Amino acid sequence: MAVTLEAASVQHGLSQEQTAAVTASDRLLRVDAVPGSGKTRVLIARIAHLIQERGVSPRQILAITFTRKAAGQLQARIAASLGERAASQVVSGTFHSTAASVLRNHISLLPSCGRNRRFQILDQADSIGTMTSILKEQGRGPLERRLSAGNISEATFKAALKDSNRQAVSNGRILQGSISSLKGALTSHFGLNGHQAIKRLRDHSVRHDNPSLVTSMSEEMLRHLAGAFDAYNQRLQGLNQFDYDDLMAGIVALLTDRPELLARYQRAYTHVLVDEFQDTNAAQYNMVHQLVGQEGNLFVVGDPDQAIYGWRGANADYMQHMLNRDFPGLVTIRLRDNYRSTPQILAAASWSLAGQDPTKSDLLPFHPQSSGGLPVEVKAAEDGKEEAEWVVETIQALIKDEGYQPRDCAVLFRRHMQGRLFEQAMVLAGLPYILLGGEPFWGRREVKDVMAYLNLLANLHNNAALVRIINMPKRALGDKALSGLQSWAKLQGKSLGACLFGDFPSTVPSRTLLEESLPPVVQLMQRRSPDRPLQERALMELRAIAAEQLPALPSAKDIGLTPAAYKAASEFRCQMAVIRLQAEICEAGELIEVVTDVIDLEEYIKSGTYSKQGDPLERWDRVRLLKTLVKEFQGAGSLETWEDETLLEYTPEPQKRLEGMSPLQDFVNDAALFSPDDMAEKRETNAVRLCTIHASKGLEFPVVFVVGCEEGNLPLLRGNETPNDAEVEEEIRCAYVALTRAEKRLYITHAAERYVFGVLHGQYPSHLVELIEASQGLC
Ligand SMILES: Nc1ncnc2c1ncn2[C@@H]1O[C@H](COP(=O)(O)OP(=O)(O)OP(=O)(O)O)[C@@H](O)[C@H]1O
Repeated sequence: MAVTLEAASVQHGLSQEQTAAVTASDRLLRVDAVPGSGKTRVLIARIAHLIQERGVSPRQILAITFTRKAAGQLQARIAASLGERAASQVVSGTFHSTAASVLRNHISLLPSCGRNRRFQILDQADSIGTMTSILKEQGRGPLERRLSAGNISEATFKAALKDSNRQAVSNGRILQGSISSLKGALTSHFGLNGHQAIKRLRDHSVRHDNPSLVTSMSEEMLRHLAGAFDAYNQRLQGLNQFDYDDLMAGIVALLTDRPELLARYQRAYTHVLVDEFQDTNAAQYNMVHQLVGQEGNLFVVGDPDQAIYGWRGANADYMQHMLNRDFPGLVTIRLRDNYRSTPQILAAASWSLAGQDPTKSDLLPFHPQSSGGLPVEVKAAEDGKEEAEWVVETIQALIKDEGYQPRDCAVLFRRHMQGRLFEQAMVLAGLPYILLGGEPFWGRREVKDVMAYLNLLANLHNNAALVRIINMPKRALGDKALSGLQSWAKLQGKSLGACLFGDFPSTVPSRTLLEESLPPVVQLMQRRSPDRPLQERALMELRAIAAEQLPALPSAKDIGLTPAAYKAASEFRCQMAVIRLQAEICEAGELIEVVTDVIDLEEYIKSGTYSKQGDPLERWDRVRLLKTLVKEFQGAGSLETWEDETLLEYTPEPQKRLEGMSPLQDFVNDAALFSPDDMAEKRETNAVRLCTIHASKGLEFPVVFVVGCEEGNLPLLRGNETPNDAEVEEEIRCAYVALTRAEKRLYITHAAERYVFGVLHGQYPSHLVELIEASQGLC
């Protein structure tokens, strides 16, 4: 088929070098591109080109992006250029969402993972939470035994328990991180216990002379890790849950163990395109390698100089070297034109990356596409406070004198905690701002709490969700009551959810019966009547039905509760039962309203009882935004694209929605796949962006302040450890990412002293400052 270069470049506004990448006829292509060279534009134009010029069916295209947000943008831009129909047929998603879809369809072919197709997905915070609660339980058991044997007093027990819980919180994060690294380093960990997993990795490290996590640990630490690995995996398996590492290991194992399935996927998705390829880890690379196979088409885009996720297992080596090894004939196209920044900004960025005059290094040069521009400005401040004030004053001057808007400006810092001083300065100056990337929408406490209710409704055995909300809002079910309840559940050999709620609501009337028997109440609840007294009456009536249907609770003494806690537990059961009755009859979006109504969350948040920190109105706004997201999700539907006809023989019941999966379960699973980099904040707000460098990746701003450019801070030195070369290089790349976000104006600031964890430290300018000044001809 004739390839119309001009048509492609005109339609997508492509340059000559971009057009060459978009229209290249090679089967295996790697686009190695500098920042601001239009990688996203090229990827989208390539998809359009494949469909329009090469006659590839949109259904044969699998596009993998780094975040859900990027996948959404990709869909929107394909829709704009090729129409909604084509856009909806192209399969796009992140590595995790793609893996989850494949696993859900074919999980029965991977019995070693011990899950069924209704598995739930734990996001990173919940994975850490699970590890922490295991450690808390492990710490509590021996203490309880000593207390009941009369070896320690109640007061000693309480103090020791507090201590043990505190340790569990810090160790939970560390251990989950180690388990994640261990899983990430193995091709598949399913069917292995902790000792076997460690041994396998150790043998591999020795054989390949490649130091890894396990080679640097003492025997005692390894024993500890092996035990935690087993307890954590057993817990997840028992609850039919996967963490992110399991998803990737699962798909790799599935495609490896089932060549016939792999062959079908290879035939179904003949064109695989991957964005931000420099950030892939072992399992992700493996997945791409398998899917493309010997005959598939591969198009990867990335920039090894922007690889900043080594700390979570990513390795630019896959892009730079492994592709050559595994895909003979791979063709590399380089994009060097930068459309974003002034020549001065690009000079600053390339000097800091090269560590010297870049013309004397082997760094590939930028080709700036703009001319003019002002030199990069460096500000030396006395301390952190003065630095923040100077940034705010400069932004105010840029707005007043040069017509910039607050939204044009971004303040980028290496560490999240640096944002606080800037927030304060912005508040004092009355300058609107939003904090990006610090605490992502999905990590917000109120969002997590409401999601925990939904998670529990989707799976009443989900202990992490139950523990999270049993005392939210406060209902006299604190730590002590919870531990009493958990001991009771343990004695029963069931999950706490099963003990509290029994089989409810399978024992209650079906939806139809409910609607028939209680039409006024149900209709009222469904319409979400604004009439408060009427709603309260409806709730009371539902409560009465729920109370009737719930299995009886043993006496307070039998379940280890005080009378007050027993009353609270009974009330909690009733509230959950009311919500679960409603879950039978309303959409997932409405269910959030039911949850918030039944627990009266609006009042709880707005009264300030929920939290003394943060703005209660903003918290409530986020809960409302969550409702919108659920409603949007209901309109979307993401799994069916994978249920391609050629694959149906592997799905016993080819339905739009998988058997047994309610819309609610679909939603809670999908929500777990949002990465911390996916921000649901309103992007159009006219406010200054305060942002960690990691969260700024892929973004661009007319005016950028890169702050805190001091030795040990940017590049960052963690603790007192001596960093290895790879860590130092990654930190330099981090600074490079920050500098290359700027379009027109770039400011670098550093302070002579600043508080770090409450202690005032003298600071030295980062060596990058000198390089940046040299790049501007100032030295
Ligand atoms: N051919 C072009 N002509 C004019 N502007 C372009 C062209 N290609 C890209 N741009 C613009 O250049 C800017 C950078 O593009 P984009 O954000 O896609 O770059 P990128 O390669 O993904 O950058 P980074 O890796 O730094 O995130 C955008 O504002 C984009 O609209």
